[in-house]
Amino acid sequence: MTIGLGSGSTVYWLLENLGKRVSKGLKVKGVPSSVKTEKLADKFGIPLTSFHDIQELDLAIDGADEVDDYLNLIKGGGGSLVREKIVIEASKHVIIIGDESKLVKGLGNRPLPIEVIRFGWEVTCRKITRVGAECSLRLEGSHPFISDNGNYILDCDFPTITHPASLHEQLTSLAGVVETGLFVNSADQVILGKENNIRFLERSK
Ligand SMILES: O=C[C@H](O)[C@H](O)[C@H](O)COP(=O)(O)O
Repeated sequence: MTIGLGSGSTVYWLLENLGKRVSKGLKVKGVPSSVKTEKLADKFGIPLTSFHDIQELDLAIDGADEVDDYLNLIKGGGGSLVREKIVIEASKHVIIIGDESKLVKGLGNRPLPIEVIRFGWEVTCRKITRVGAECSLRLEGSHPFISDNGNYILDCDFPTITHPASLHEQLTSLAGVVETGLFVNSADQVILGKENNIRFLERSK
């Protein structure tokens, strides 16, 4: 089986446990969605492959920053949204994992991450502001955060996002925008850990 390996602190636990099962004989190959995940997969002994060798993945498992009732997602809190979206779009089945704090009534409680190319990011930022957000350049210490793809991330505070698909389209039509953290029609299942049990959400077909 081939598995798309997401990114983030929730996925850390997936990788650790997948590594344990691999050491007991589970046969899987993973495609990592970030440099951090690649390093963790190596550490936990998960065999890796790449899109050079395979066309699609059987399954992707990833985290999310926000999930709404329709299984729309905001992702990219860790800055890995572009590779995550590529991995998810190449997967036959997508499972999102998190704790119940990720479930929201409407997307947009937290800023939407948008990856932009560095050149002219100020112009791109002003254009996104005109779409209706307050944007700030993500920093790491006193320097701009640089994604695995060498780009900047703008954290864009929108009022509640009621039409994620059209907002995503509007934003990706702007020059300089590489990808947004809005994932619409991506998740097939969402598994949220609660204190003593789990909540399971499934996309209606
Ligand atoms: O860029 C990061 C990813 O989209 C993560 O999957 C997301 O931010 C959730 O991360 P965490 O599991 O750490 O809350």
